[in-house]
Amino acid sequence: MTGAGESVINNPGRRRASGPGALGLVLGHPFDTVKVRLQTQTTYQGIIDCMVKTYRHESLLGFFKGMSFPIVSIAVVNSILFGVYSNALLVLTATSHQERRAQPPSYTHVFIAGCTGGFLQAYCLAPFDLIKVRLQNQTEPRAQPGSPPPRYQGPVHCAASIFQAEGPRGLFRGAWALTLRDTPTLGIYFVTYEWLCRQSTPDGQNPSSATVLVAGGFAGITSWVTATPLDVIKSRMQMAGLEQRAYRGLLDCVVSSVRQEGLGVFFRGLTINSARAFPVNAVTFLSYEYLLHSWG
Ligand SMILES: CN(C)C(=N)NCCC[C@H](N)C(=O)O
Repeated sequence: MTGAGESVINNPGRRRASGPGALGLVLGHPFDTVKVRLQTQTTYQGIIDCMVKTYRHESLLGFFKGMSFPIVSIAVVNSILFGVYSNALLVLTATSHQERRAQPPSYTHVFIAGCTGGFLQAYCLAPFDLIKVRLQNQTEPRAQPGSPPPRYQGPVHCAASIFQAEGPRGLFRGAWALTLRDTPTLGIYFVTYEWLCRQSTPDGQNPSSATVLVAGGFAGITSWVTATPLDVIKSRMQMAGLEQRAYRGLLDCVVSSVRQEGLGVFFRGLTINSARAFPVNAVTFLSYEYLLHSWG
């Protein structure tokens, strides 16, 4: 890693941080599992209660359910997100990566490019996210002999049984809510990042590693705070059709959730998600800046 003062960008010779996105994801996955359970199940009183019950019932492994697919998909989804963002900025501002520091794009262009990336990555993410949420919500303990097996034996079996039961469209359950969640919030994600970087970097210079990490972390938190209400709805749409009744659509899910649990339902999992979002996105932006400039 580079020293805080040095800029990550001007040290192309530094060893490439291998798979930081995946590392961030592994560390963040237990938080994500607790978030999903708080959002879709009413049996937990809160974060600690969910953690204690999960650990008691399913041991430490319970926190890592549904992780294998996101490990694979996060690299693809992030490269689509950042690739589309970068190229959309190129099209909008007609400046190359190198010129970007000298002629920074307007926040409007950053927002539009971020929304474009958010929209396109959402559809690629949808099937992977559905399978992750379905597996994370399997609260059976490790299969003991004689105990009924969980509904899904793993990510591939989960995908196959959804496909068999509902056809290809079944794999896109909740995709509309996911797209509505990600499109505006990823515009916010990149605007927050760019704004924070520029606040602490002299004009025309590249941000230091420390700046990139802090700006990326707060971009993650800001975007997840604005994404949480639709994140709750998305998770519920993805779980609908199993035990609890299927909703007649996104609006029905919103109305019945508010009716049953009040407006607070929209902020389920916000705290734990924000705690997770800082390190995960700090690392994500650091590797993005690194790749951008080692390719630049
Ligand atoms: C608010 N949203 C949906 C986002 N910021 N998405 C992009 C970053 C997602 C990152 N891999 C993470 O898991 O936080």
